[in-house]
Amino acid sequence: MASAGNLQRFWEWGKKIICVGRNYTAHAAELRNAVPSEPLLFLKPPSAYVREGSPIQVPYYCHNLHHEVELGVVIGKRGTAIPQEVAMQHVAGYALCLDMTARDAQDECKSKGLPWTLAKAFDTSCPVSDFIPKEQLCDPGNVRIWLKVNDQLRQEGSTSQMIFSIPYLISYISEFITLEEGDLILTGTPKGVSSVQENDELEAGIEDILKMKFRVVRTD
Ligand SMILES: CC(=O)CC(=O)C(=O)O
Ligand SMILES: [Mg+2]
Repeated sequence: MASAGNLQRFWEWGKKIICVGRNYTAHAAELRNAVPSEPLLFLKPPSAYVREGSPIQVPYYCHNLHHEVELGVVIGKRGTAIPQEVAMQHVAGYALCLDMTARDAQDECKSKGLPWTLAKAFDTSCPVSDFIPKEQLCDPGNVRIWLKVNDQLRQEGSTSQMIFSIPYLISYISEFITLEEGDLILTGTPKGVSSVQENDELEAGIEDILKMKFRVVRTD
């Protein structure tokens, strides 16, 4: 049961998943996207969560599913228009997350000027690790995150490469969307995104603090 102060299983709280796009210059460049002058935001529903032991499902309309490894920030205290100076007081902890993206659907939405919902918010589009209490990640602004597909390293980057820092993101987002206990912010992906196929095994980690594994399945 979700209860205040116990965010160990934050994914069961049914709260918002707020994602930041193009927050690493090298990733914006690899997809030939402009570097944003302010954070680019989109949402996933809580039904996007999937935990280790269950697979990532490729949506039937997708033929180019990409992995994006990201540091997730778990909110522990409600706030609106949070000043940057106190933003970290609203953080309960962290999680390693994948922002699974139907890149073909996203390209089509982009070309038609449509929202990215079907590209980003489908069931199992947010694989998530165990909760990492704040005290275990001393410097979230400088940790190495990585992802392997079938044991081959595809993504590796440091959160120090983010364009917009975690305090800036919390402050910026909370100007428009009240942040609540159990909300999760996905802070963007470093370079190296690539396609995954049915039966691939994805392994991702934060330094040697935590690792998680997921298998990809097609259901159509
Ligand atoms: C181009 C994207 O899909 C943006 C995104 O999600 C990111 O992490 O960057
Ligand atoms: Mg992303």
